[in-house]
Amino acid sequence: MAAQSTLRRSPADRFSELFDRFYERLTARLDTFQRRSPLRKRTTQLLATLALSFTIITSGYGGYRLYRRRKTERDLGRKLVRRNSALRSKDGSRTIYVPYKDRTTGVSIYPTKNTTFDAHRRLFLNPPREARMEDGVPPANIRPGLNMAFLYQFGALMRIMIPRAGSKESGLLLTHAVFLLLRTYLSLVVARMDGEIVRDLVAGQGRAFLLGIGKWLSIGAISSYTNSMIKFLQSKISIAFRTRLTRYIHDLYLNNSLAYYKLHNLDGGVGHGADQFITQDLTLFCDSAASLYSSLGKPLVDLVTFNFQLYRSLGPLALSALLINYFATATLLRKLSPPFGKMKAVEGRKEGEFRAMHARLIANAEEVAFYAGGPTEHTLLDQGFRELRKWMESIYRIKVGYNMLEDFVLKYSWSAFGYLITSLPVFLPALGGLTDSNLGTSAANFDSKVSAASPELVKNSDRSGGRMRQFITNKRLMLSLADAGGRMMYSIKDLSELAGYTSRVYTLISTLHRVHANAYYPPRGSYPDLFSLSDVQGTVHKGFDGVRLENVPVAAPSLYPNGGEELIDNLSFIVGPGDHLLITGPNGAGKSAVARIVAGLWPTYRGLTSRPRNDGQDGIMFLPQRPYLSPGTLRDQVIYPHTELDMQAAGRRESELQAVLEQARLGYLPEREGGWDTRKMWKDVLSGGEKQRMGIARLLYHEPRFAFIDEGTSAVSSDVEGLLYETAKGKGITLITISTRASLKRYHSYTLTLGLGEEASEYEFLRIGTASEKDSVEKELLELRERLSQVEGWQRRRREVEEELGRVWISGGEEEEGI
Ligand SMILES: Nc1ncnc2c1ncn2[C@@H]1O[C@H](COP(=O)(O)OP(=O)(O)OP(=O)(O)O)[C@@H](O)[C@H]1O
Repeated sequence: MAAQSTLRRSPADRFSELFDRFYERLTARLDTFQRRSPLRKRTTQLLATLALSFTIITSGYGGYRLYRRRKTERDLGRKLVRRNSALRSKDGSRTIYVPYKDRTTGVSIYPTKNTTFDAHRRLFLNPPREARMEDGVPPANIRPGLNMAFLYQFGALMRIMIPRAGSKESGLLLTHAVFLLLRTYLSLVVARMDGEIVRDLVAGQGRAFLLGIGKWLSIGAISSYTNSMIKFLQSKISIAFRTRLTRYIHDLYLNNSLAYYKLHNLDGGVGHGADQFITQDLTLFCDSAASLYSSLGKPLVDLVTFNFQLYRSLGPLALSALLINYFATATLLRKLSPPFGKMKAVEGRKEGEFRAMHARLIANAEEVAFYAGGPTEHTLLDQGFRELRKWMESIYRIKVGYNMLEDFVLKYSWSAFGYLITSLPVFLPALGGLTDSNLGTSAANFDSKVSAASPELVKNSDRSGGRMRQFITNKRLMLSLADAGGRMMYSIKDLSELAGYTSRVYTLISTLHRVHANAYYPPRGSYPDLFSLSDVQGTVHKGFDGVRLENVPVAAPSLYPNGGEELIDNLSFIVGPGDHLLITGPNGAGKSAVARIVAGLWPTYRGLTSRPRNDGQDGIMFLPQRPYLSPGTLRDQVIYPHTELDMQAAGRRESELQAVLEQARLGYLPEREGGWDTRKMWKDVLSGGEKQRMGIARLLYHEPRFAFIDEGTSAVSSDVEGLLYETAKGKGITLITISTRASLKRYHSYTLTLGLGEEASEYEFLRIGTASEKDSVEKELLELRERLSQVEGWQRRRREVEEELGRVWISGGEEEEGI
């Protein structure tokens, strides 16, 4: 009855009773504490109040500080994100602010150390003989496929992807492996539980059956979590690999060795450029490597565990048969599989070429539109796509036969084989290992109550239940095994595709290392071609207060390992501070080539090139023939190649920028374009002359000691041109101008005339205003006068020809009769 009355009370009553009891206990404890305390009640209350107030005030203040800090971070982050900028630390690392959820977060990027590149160079430039890569350089010799070369290349890339045993990637791989093992274990549990549920169902054990279903569902929940974690970790691994590789490649691609220029202008090892390699091939490689880890790792673990389980229940014969089956299937598929690796590598190259065609059209849209060259570009693009399509179709055709074979072998012949194996205990109990004792242990889980009630019945049901359970378990094991084995075999194809991607990424990195280390050697047993990259013998001296070339041949380079074409035999000149130089000569004489040699884009094949150490302020600056406008704000255009942070670090102000724009006659731009923070496609917004004046503005902003201006004012009106030159000279900039306009002589003290002589390979270096320069001008004038004197003769001849023609043709354009 007491129990019933407790049951009838409402939950609220029970809760208040519980509360009362605790409250009484607490007050009793406090009273005891009060009695024992040496302090009086009022003092205790005062102290408690003070402690409480102190806690409230400090936590309130702490909360306020936290809020302020978060707000400042958020504002600063937003500002930095908006301005697309980053913080630079002393160790060379950069912190970039990126939007993350509703706030911004800083990502620190550490540059790859030069010692790391040095250590890796051996891996990418000197592969061991066993890797069979025929010297490793040039990488065009690498044949993608499942071979030693693939293993070597993959190992080399792994050194970048997982730099240390304790790196983040190792942790991810380990966690992934734990989840893979867990999934295999869960598959085993599921196989056993499947057998038990069917056994209970057949034996009519209702409670055990329901319990089994409950267990099944809970295991299902854990399995689902495991599976989704496996997918998640796979993506994490892929992105982690990609991050490592991309940063490594960017560090090699965009450093002082100018690999982004040399890669397609001088080296040619990666064809038209690195964009397709960095954007698409790298992604495919990382995805493929990460998915292979789980698609190979799991079935491998599965195979070992399931085989062991089957060995325990089916005996050694079954295991030997299974192993022979795997071996035979793998050999067959490997022998008959087409070269997927090579096919993927070629596909990547063709995709890259097609993409480059589109990129080229976008970059030159205006020029193409003026020429109305749309139809021609259309034909070219269609042609590019047709080649890609043809290749893809041939791959698909090859795949049909292989997929058929793969499907038949892995699905149907394997399941037939599975039935044979599971039937072993039935037809060959002695060989199959399914003995009575075995059955006895396997049936031990039977309900003990039933066995106690009727021993005879139990013996029979034990036998049939055990056999049933054993068969179901074995069948499920066989299915899982077939699945695991099948996945292993399918992975052969994935593996060869991975070999293709690996070869592409390895080729890119080894070519970048080659450019970085300047590792160009002639093919074994031969001499290098004249003016090839393996024939560079000159010296570049950085740290000279001026520009000097001493016996430097100017040669237009060819792609490695071919030799270039000589334009000027031995060029020598020197420009000191204040010696403004004008380089002139006909088109194609090699004027810009001189700037390329001084800038280090083209090699100094022989002789000595001296130049200032730094680029930009207090160093040297080059204004190229084609003006370049960067993506970004108006401010970024003026201060390029600086970023806003560099500008702040240099203590420069916006007012200075305005002054610089005024000097370059572009003072109206900030107002016209809506301020310094305006972002536009500046390439399309500014006119030809404005673009050139923007280049001059950059020059005036950076104030270098020396500046090469390559046709930098050809689109600027001549009055403004003069002003720009005088302003630049007024700022102490020594100008080296490349131009065909003789009028620019008046702003310079020296001229270097290229393209003279019969073969246009001679030059003349003269000081303007000296006797020899006057001589040279007079010589030129004399030549012109001589030519002018011939004009009268030419005119006379022209009149004679016209008269003769007039006799033959009548005025209407018809021929005279009879002729
Ligand atoms: N990247 C390159 N690779 C190979 N040859 C090149 C390359 N760039 C230019 N050349 C060749 O080098 C020669 C000199 O080129 P350069 O640009 O120096 O001529 P230039 O005298 O400045 O002519 P222009 O007055 O037309 O600007 C040309 O014949 C050109 O075809």
